[in-house]
Amino acid sequence: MSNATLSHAQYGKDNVRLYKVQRHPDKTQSVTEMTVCSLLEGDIAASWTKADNASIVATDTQKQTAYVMAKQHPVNPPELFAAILAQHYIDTYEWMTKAHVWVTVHRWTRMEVDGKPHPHSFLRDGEDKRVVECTAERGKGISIRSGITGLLVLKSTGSQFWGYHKDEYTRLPETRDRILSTEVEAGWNWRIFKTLADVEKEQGVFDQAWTDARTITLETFAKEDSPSVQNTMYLMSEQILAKVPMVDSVEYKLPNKHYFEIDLSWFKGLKNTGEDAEVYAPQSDPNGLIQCTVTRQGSSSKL
Ligand SMILES: O=c1[nH]c(=O)c2[nH]c(=O)[nH]c2[nH]1
Repeated sequence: MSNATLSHAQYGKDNVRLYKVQRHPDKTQSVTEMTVCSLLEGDIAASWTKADNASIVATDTQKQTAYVMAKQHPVNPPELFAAILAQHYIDTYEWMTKAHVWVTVHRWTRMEVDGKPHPHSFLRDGEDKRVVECTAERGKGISIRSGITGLLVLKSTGSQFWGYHKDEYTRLPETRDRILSTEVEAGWNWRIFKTLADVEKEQGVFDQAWTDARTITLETFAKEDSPSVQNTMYLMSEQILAKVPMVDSVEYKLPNKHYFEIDLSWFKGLKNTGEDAEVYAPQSDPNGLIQCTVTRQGSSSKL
């Protein structure tokens, strides 16, 4: 006998891609494309430790369930769909204690053709994704984290970085004018929902919060004369907390995608540094990585 114990186990189906069309009475159509992951936890250890699969809801069954739930229920807002799917698992399988459902929504924005919204044609107008992470836990409720990933932004001025700690390892010169570029990963945690009915009742808040968070992120990035990525992300988080009362905490994870000046003075004395800098070298790596969580006082939203 070994003295090993299975201290954590969860399993499910990842990267389930699905698409749903809505055909409206006026002959227009709307579409949603998403990628879904479901992961289950509960009294399932025997599958790992005793080769007994009796408690295992096959990952293929989880894929089929995602399709059936998408057929039978709304897929929008994605927070509601994630909650419906997660709650389904703990309602249907009494030995499952927790269901995690992650949804990634891919942009299909309606085309404008001849100056009018087209009834059934769409374009991918950005690689940023709307994401949802939902956990339904038996006896506890439903936790939801909404977010944005992959929103790539750059400003060519209006960013500074100076006043930082300096010692013998420091080489970075201070700057009052630099390029700032990042790929935004933002998340906001909703206060715990007691039941699925609670999520259904509040479903109107999710699309508005996503629109507000995206707008706040873009407008703050553009408008602020940024003293640091740190300060900029804090201002974004504060505004989201102020705008969305049901959100308890906001998280940002921002890579600092550097653009280096290139000294071209070796070529006929070309001036390409400081105020004369025009041609830069974008860096793939390494990158800064700046993260924060900003919490409303006295709240907790994670299961
Ligand atoms: O906004 C910034 N924050 C930092 O912590 C940092 N460090 C660095 O080298 N450049 C920057 N920029």
